[in-house]
Amino acid sequence: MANKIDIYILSGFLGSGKSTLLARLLEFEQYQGRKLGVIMNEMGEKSIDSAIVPGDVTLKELLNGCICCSLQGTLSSQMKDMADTYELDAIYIESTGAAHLIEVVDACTHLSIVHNVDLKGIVTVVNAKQWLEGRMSGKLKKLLKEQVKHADAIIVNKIDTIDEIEKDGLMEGIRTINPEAVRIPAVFADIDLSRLQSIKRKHTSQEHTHEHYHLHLHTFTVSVKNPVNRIQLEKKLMEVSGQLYRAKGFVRLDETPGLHLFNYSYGVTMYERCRQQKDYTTELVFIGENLNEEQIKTTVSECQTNE
Ligand SMILES: Nc1nc2c(ncn2[C@@H]2O[C@H](COP(=O)(O)OP(=O)(O)OP(=O)(O)O)[C@@H](O)[C@H]2O)c(=O)[nH]1
Repeated sequence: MANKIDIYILSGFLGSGKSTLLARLLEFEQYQGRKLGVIMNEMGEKSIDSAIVPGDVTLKELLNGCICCSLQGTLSSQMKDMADTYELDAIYIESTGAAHLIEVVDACTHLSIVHNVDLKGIVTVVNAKQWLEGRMSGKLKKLLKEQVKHADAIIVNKIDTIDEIEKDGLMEGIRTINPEAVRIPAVFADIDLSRLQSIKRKHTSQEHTHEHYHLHLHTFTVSVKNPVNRIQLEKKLMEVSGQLYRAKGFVRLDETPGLHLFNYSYGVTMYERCRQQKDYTTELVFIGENLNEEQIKTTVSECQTNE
C-alpha cells in the first residue's frame, strides 16, 4: 500500500454540529479529488446522520453502541476492512457525542491498522450556548471538558446563539483548557476548512490518566406514522421530564407536504425539508438522561394528527 490513509476523528457532544461540519468537509475534500470514507457511530439502532454522506463516499455505520467501549474492536476492524478494500485518501470518524476520545484514538492506532493509517487529529465541536450555560449533569460537564482537552482543533460552533462578549469569554475559557489546539469560532461550522487539513496529533495514546465514567444515556426510537404539528411538538418537548439532550429523525408535518428532517438539540428545534427522495422511515430517536420513555411516546402521539 503506497500512502497511509489520513484519519480524522470528529468529536463533540450530541447536537453540537459534527454532521454539519462533516458535510462541509466531505464536499471540500471531494472538490480536491480525494477519495473518502466515513465511519459513523450513533447511539441509536438507526442512522439518521448518514443521510448527509454522498453516495460516492464509502460509508460504514456502527450503530447501537459507542466506539469508545462496546464497539472499540469493531472500529479497528472496520477501518482495516476499508483500508484493505478501497483506495482511500482519508477516513472521517464521527463519534457519538458521549465518546471518550482516548479509547477512540487507541482503536485508530491498534496494531492491526497502525501501518495503514496516519491519525491526523481530533476535531472537537462545541455547542457555544450549551458550554456557556452549563445546564447539564456534572458527569456531562466533565466529558465535554475532556473532549476539548484532547482535541487538536476545536470548532466553537453555534456562536449565533451567544453575543460578542460571551464569545470572547468562551474562547478564552477554551484556550485555558487546551492552549495548544487550533480554536475556531463558527456558525453552522462554516470555517476555512484548510485549517483542519494541516492539524497534527499532539497527544499520544499513553495518556490513560482519566477515570472512565459513563453517562447513563438512554436512547430509544418512537415511530411517527402520522403528520405532526410542529409547534405543539416543539412546546411539549420542552416539558418532558429528565434531561433530553437530543432528538432527531424524519417526520411529516401537518402544514406542508414532504418529508422533513427533525433536529432537537439543547432546547432548539429545527425542521429541514428533505431534498433527497429516499424512502426514510418516519420515526424519532431520543437521547438523554433520566428520560421517561412512556411520557415521550405519549407526547409524540398527542402531537400527531389523524390522516
Ligand atoms: N443555530 C445554529 N444551529 C446549528 C449550527 N450548527 C448546526 N446547527 C443545527 O444543530 C442541529 C444539530 O446539528 P448536527 O450537525 O446534526 O449535530 P451533531 O453533533 O452531528 O449531532 P449528533 O450526531 O446527534 O451528535 C441541526 O439542526 C443543525 O442544523 C449553528 O452554528 N447554529
